[in-house]
Amino acid sequence: MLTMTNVTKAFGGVVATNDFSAHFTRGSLSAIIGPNGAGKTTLFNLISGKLKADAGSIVFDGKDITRLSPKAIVRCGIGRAFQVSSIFPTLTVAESLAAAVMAHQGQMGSLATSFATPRPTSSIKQRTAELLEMLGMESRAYTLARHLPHGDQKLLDIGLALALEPRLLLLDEPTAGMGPEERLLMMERVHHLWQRENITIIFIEHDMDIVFARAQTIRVLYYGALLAQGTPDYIRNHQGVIDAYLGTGFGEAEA
Ligand SMILES: Nc1ncnc2c1ncn2[C@@H]1O[C@H](COP(=O)(O)OP(=O)(O)OP(=O)(O)O)[C@@H](O)[C@H]1O
Repeated sequence: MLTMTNVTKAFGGVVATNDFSAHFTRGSLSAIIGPNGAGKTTLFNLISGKLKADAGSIVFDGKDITRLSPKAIVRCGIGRAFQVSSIFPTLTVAESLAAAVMAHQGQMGSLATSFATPRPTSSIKQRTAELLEMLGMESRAYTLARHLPHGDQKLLDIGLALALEPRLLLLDEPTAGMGPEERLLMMERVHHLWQRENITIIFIEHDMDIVFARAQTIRVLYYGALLAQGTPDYIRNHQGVIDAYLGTGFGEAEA
């Protein structure tokens, strides 16, 4: 599905992505972890086209997307929900989703321009209803996005990404800013979406309980390089990962 080969990106003297290679298989749910500044967000910026790699290649479903624009990459089927919510505060949940669906169906690539469309067609209404159901947000349909609790704002943000019908969804810290219970609930929803929609998800997460409970594969970044990749059990017991990131006692606490 997504193959990154020897991808490197530097900012001045800082090598944020260092000769990174990985293959993300179709239908997988995998996590990217690592200390602050390890290059996790940079990796997402490279995949989504916000940043261009200095070297290496990124191939998605057989197509080289290394040099494509963010809009072209969305059209290829890669969606992204952000660490900081990008919702429209003055729109309701249903209006926000409808705007995203309109942008997608019109292939305009920009949510802002979709407001020029006066009335949603029945296919847009139907897709909006599907998304509301998918997110479990039917009861929030007429709530202004700015009045949503933080967790639901993050969920709506994921909904906006899903409106673009991605085959690969990138989630940058889906549980950021949430309390422990809300985090678990959020990841349950993400897990449910993943199972139900049969999409491929890569998520960045700092909460190790969530990562080890939900990810099938974990990739550990350290100073921009891939330190280790494998199943939760493999990563939990990887001495290099314990030394660099997890710390001693993590495995015992989890066991
Ligand atoms: N646009 C930029 N200009 C200059 N340096 C940058 C830029 N973006 C990232 N960096 C640097 O690249 C390195 C990796 O940053 P990145 O944000 O990818 O790390 P991260 O693992 O996502 O961190 P965090 O966990 O804190 O979100 C850091 O040293 C950061 O300061």
